[in-house]
Amino acid sequence: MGGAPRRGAAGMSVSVHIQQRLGDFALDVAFDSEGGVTALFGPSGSGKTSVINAIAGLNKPDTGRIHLGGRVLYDSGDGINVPPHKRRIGYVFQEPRLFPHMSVAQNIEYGRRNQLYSTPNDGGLSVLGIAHLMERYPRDLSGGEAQRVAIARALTSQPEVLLMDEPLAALDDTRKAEFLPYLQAFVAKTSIPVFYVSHAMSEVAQLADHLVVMREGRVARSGALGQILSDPAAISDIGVREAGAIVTVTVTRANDSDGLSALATSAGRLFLPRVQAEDGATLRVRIRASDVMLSKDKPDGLSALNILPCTVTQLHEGQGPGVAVALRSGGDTLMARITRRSARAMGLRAGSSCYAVIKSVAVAPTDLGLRGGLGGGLGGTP
Ligand SMILES: Nc1ncnc2c1ncn2[C@@H]1O[C@H](COP(=O)(O)OP(=O)(O)OP(=O)(O)O)[C@@H](O)[C@H]1O
Repeated sequence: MGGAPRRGAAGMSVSVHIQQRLGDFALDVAFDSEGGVTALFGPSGSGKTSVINAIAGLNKPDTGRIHLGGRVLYDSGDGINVPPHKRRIGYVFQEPRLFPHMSVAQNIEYGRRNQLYSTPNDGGLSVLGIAHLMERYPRDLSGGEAQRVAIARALTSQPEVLLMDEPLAALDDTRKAEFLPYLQAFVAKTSIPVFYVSHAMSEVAQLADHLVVMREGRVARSGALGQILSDPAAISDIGVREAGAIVTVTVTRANDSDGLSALATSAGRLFLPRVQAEDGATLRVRIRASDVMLSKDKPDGLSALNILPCTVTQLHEGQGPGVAVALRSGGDTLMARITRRSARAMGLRAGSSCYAVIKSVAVAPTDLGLRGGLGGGLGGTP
């Protein structure tokens, strides 16, 4: 995915190849990831939690292996099954699960008490913004604050991998919006590989480096997030409404006039509803395929502000009347979903030149992800 900075965790490879029967459900999963944030994405019941429970050692697969960096956590062939407390894993659940009778400081201290190891790295703790919450009790925390404390507590055991199972699922939209910038800053900073379970593509697109798409206990797709999201053939696994590429942008003027921000892409300028980021910050922007129109000629007199020159790389026809058009735009990839009829009328084929037209207000704050640097985040009103 374009120029997104690599983090320290990249290179801590993770390999999960497991089979397990759970009642009527058959889990048969194989994927490898280079570390960073690996998202497990899929509908309810597709097996995401079962996979991270196997990594945590809470589920014992029937067969297979789980490797984390150079460590073998489980290998049925060699009879290796490291017990959960020796796996050095931090787990953040949907609910913060803090002890109600302990202050924030005591909750965190509880995590630290079991600490067997020490590393000089704070693991990303400093960006969680919890210093002023230490004396409070869980009942006096918002849902988002409690989740920030839950992450801090998971970090104090110096985990080698952090498992997050839908940490936003129990938050309402306001709390989600409040918590997400912290989560983004955390994953941008931490050097610990993170497994992030979610059925919400907007979260995954903001946070993940590697995407594992789960379906009915199996891996439908696994690969770099940007590559999968911009692959028209992946639409059937991602969902038509969610499909769309991620573009890496640099903020040129965060506070441009009339509530917009000016952003530079490799192919030209984008204007989006104001982003809460510094000038010069690097962000990732998800542009849904259904929000991109195509024109053979450069449009003139159009209300849309964002017009990027593109070359068609691939057309992918689905079952219905739509066609997904993969586009190269400078160094970035875009995707447009238009009707077959339009594609035919425009004579589009691989190699065709055209213009992508993106409506500014179509890109919501939840389509923006923080990349590199701290102190930025989401914002703006669509
Ligand atoms: N111990 C078990 N015994 C029987 N069935 C199980 C067991 N654990 C999980 N399952 C079944 O395995 C399937 C996958 O569950 P899992 O929780 O891994 O899915 P998920 O993708 O995380 O879903 P959700 O988002 O709803 O949590 C479900 O049908 C579930 O009922």
